[in-house]
Amino acid sequence: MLGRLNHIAIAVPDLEKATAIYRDMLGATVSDLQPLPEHGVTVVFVDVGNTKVELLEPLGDSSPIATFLEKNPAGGMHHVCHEVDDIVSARDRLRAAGARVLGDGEPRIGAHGKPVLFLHPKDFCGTLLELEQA
Ligand SMILES: CC[C@@H](C(=O)O)C(=O)SCCNC(=O)CCNC(=O)[C@H](O)C(C)(C)COP(=O)(O)OP(=O)(O)OC[C@H]1O[C@@H](n2cnc3c(N)ncnc32)[C@H](O)[C@@H]1OP(=O)(O)O
Ligand SMILES: [Co+2]
Repeated sequence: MLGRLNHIAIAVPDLEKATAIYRDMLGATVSDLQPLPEHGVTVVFVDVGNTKVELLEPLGDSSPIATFLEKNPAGGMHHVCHEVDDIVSARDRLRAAGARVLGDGEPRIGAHGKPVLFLHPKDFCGTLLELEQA
């Protein structure tokens, strides 16, 4: 089921500062800011060749990462995104195995214009998993 690692996401309190760290201190190429109000975040992507780092900050007053940042005010690892060949069949298989799919369970278009889903961290070794249609 699991394909390549599409991105590792780091939630940050200040996306401009985090972008400067990756661009200026680490010498990485960082994309432009991408506001995604439907996801309640603004993101940038750091392309490191074999995968990406997604830096995300809250957008709006009901961001799903707000509580995470209250608990981790300096920021921290937020989720891991794997690609899957068929996100709907992957969802159905995981549900049948007892995993919790977050939200209404329907794939939504993510930052790469592909359908994404999230799986509850308590079902996956304390790690929030995102699936993205390859
Ligand atoms: C940019 C678009 C897209 C992409 O294309 O890449 C994105 O990545 S959007 C990213 C932002 N969107 C999401 O994260 C959506 C899915 N997330 C959620 O629905 C919620 O964040 C959550 C996972 C349900 C948690 O919500 P929260 O308000 O924090 O609820 P709780 O505080 O009750 O948390 C429950 C439980 O889970 C632990 N938790 C929370 N977040 C994480 C995390 N990122 N990793 C690991 N564990 C997490 C939290 O600590 C609670 O545990 P206990 O305290 O032990 O109960
Ligand atoms: Co993501």
